[in-house]
Amino acid sequence: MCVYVYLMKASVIGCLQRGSTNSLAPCSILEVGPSFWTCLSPPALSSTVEQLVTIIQPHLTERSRGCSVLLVGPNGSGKVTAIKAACRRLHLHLLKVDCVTLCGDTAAACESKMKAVFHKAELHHPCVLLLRNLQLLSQRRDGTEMDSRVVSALCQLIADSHSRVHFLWSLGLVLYTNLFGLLRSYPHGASAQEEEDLCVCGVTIMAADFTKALESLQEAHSQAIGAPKIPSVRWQDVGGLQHVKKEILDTIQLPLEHPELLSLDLRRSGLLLYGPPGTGKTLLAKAVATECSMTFLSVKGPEVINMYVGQSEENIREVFSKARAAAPCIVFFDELDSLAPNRGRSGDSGGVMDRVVSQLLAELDGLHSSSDVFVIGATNRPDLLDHSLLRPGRFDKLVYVGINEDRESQLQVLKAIVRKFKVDPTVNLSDIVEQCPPQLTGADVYALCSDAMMFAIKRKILRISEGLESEDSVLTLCAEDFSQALDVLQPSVSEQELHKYKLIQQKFTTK
Ligand SMILES: Nc1ncnc2c1ncn2[C@@H]1O[C@H](COP(=O)(O)OP(=O)(O)OP(=O)(O)O)[C@@H](O)[C@H]1O
Repeated sequence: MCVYVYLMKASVIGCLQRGSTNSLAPCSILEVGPSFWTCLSPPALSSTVEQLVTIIQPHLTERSRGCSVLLVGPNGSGKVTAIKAACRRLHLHLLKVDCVTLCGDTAAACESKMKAVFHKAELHHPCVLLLRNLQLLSQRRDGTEMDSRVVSALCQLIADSHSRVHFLWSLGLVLYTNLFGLLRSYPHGASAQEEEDLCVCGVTIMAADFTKALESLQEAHSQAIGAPKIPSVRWQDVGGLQHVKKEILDTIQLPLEHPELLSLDLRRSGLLLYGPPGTGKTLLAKAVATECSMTFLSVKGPEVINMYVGQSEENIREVFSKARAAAPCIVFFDELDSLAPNRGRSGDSGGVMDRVVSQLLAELDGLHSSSDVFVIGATNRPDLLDHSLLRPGRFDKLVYVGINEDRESQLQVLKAIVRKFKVDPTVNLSDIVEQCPPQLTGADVYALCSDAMMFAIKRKILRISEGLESEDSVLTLCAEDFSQALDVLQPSVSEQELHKYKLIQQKFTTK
């Protein structure tokens, strides 16, 4: 903005004209956009704005050489909104520059772009130069290390700046903007004008809408950081396995409901489920987490192993610290044998696995002091595990999760699984079970149902093409679909394999 000032001397007839000079910018009353965000004190950001004003204001004198502020906060938390409000309050010009536009192919190119920006800022003084995403300037193009030449050029430019330019970096550690404060401040704290702005599109925003939005925000956040959540598997989804359910509940639910057991040292923090694949070990662990309202952190053994020295141990530490942060939490280690094989036997160079086992043991031992983290391990081969894992206080409770060998338990599993499907009421589930092979895992029963579903879909497509059914009719599984699925059903665990698992079970129950 240019303001021309004319001085008139009464004694001299004439007019003196001075060169144009910059000055403070009057706060515009014709702001574009809803006033909710452009007011002088945006909700939940007012303390940040206040801090910025307090820092900058003393430097608005002729002799001051300006100041610099580092502003840090997550994306979208209102850093720029706060800066704009502070500038409006202090009547300062604002020059916004995203540092991505300053990066060049070489350090020299970057330096000259920075100089141009600083020069422009000086031309507009008194002014705030906002450098967004400052971290980009200090990185090399390949993102590997600090580009020291660019960093020192930047420091020099700040030091050399003789004008009243105030630098605001949108990264740093001085001020924090608070997104959750913003959400908390609304809807109860919104003024009539603010509400009007939000309702400008004619929709009334209710408190429930905010709760829902907050839930999805938290969900997205926990997904982004990989935080554990409470699963949605209920006991009814697990067919049979009554004795296993009871064992798990005794180990996990009892201490949760009776914390006094902890002081008696009667608490187990680890439980090992073992048995053939597909028998419902993961499902059980999820169901117990849901029923006890605990978060569930599933870790597959091989995922934790990393080729870099020390990284696998670090991964284990991270798993447990995530679990502690999300307590009460169940950590589920699937394929535990690949994570904790017998030490000294694994034959890995450098003893990575030995260190991983030691780290796991240290974390398990540490669980006694933290109350609400339980560990459930699952493996098909408990005989391959490092023996120290099975000592008291660690995975000291071993529970065999076997396959369904009697018709009654197969029926229970089938009933639990068909809850998710729409089955014709004429279908007799007991008849289906009678036609099944004698030994079936839960996963086999699930495969039977999904095959039946596939046959039902094919049948429906045929009927639609013949004009006998419409597309929006409900897909229902009928007896014919199940009998077709039974024809292709193959048990996943053979007789010999089952025999081997039983030998392992005997070995561990007689210990
Ligand atoms: N008892 C059961 N009741 C209902 N469904 C079951 C049961 N057991 C297994 N299933 C079905 O089989 C699927 C696979 O089971 P799950 O992954 O829990 O087996 P697992 O024992 O953990 O296998 P693995 O040892 O291979 O990890 C489940 O998602 C579920 O659909």
